Amino acid sequence: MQVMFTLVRFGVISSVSVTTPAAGGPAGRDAHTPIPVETPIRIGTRGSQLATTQAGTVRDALIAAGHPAELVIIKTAGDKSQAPVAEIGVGVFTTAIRNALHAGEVDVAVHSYKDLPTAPDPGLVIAAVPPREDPRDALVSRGNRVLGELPPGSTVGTSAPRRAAQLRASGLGLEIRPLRGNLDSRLGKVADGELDAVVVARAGLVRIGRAEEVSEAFDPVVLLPAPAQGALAVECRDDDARLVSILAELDDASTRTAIDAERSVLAALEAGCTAPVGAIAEVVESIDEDGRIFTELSLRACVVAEDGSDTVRASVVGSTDRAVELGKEIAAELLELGAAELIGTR
Ligand SMILES: NCc1[nH]cc(CCC(=O)O)c1CC(=O)O
Repeated sequence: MQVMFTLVRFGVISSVSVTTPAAGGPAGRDAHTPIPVETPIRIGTRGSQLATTQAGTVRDALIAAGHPAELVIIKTAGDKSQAPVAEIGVGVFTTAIRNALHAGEVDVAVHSYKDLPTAPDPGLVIAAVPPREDPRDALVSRGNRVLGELPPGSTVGTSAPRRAAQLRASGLGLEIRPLRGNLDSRLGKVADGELDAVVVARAGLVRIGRAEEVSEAFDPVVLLPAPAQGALAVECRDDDARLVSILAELDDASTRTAIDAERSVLAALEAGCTAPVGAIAEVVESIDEDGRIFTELSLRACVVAEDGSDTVRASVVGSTDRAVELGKEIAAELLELGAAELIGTR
């Protein structure tokens, strides 16, 4: 028997068809067999407000699709230490959650995609990349000033070498200060006067409901975001076929294509999430000679010397099914322009 119903997810209405076994068939139940209560899908997440909000959107989407789900909070190395991420190492926010997934302590992991190392984790699969939030970096400043209004010597907090390098390259004479901790404590440093401004991912502020505190959202020409910024990776064990197909419902093809291209740049440069590498890809509409509209992938990337003294940039537009290849092409172009030397610059 075919049953059609409609499910609302992330504002998109999609039809799903479910085949139920015919009554009395092999999987049929008589009146005495209790209907089994589905055990909740356990979603592993960090405990920060941002992380639980992000994982909460996945939990809510699963529940809306008829699958009970709950959050399981996991402490990561990144939560236990306030040291710069560049010192604690790659995967500080994700390794403990992935280990819980491998160990069967949780069924799903939700990560900020940009925190994931580029190397795949054997046995795990990114089963869904939900629609991306705003990928841009944002300035939150005292007095609600935009970057160009900050006088030379203004203190700007960020510990991402990519942001620090691009801010130094702006030539505004800003004092870049290290910044770690959760979003709330970062914003608190502006409110209490310790810093004149901070730069954070706008996506994080949107997700925790504080987008109105943004003084300026940077055009990627000014500040190119981190590869995969604003996107989530929803991961499960690759042998869990049932979950792989349930989670696939949450996948957004355009976001996945863009992230594949951006992370391919990072992988080909053999750089990690703390490298001064920016990349942004967008699925854009183009028109062919016959006036037909088709979609293409636009990709821009840069590598900046940490002291801001030099920047190399490259961009390309190509077929959406060549996302990974386009990323490799851009990386090769950046390397030709001297990217390896800039990544090595300290
Ligand atoms: N490295 C920490 C981190 N990982 C993901 C986000 C924000 C959300 C996102 O980029 O998707 C942040 C904070 C920040 O960069 O300001």
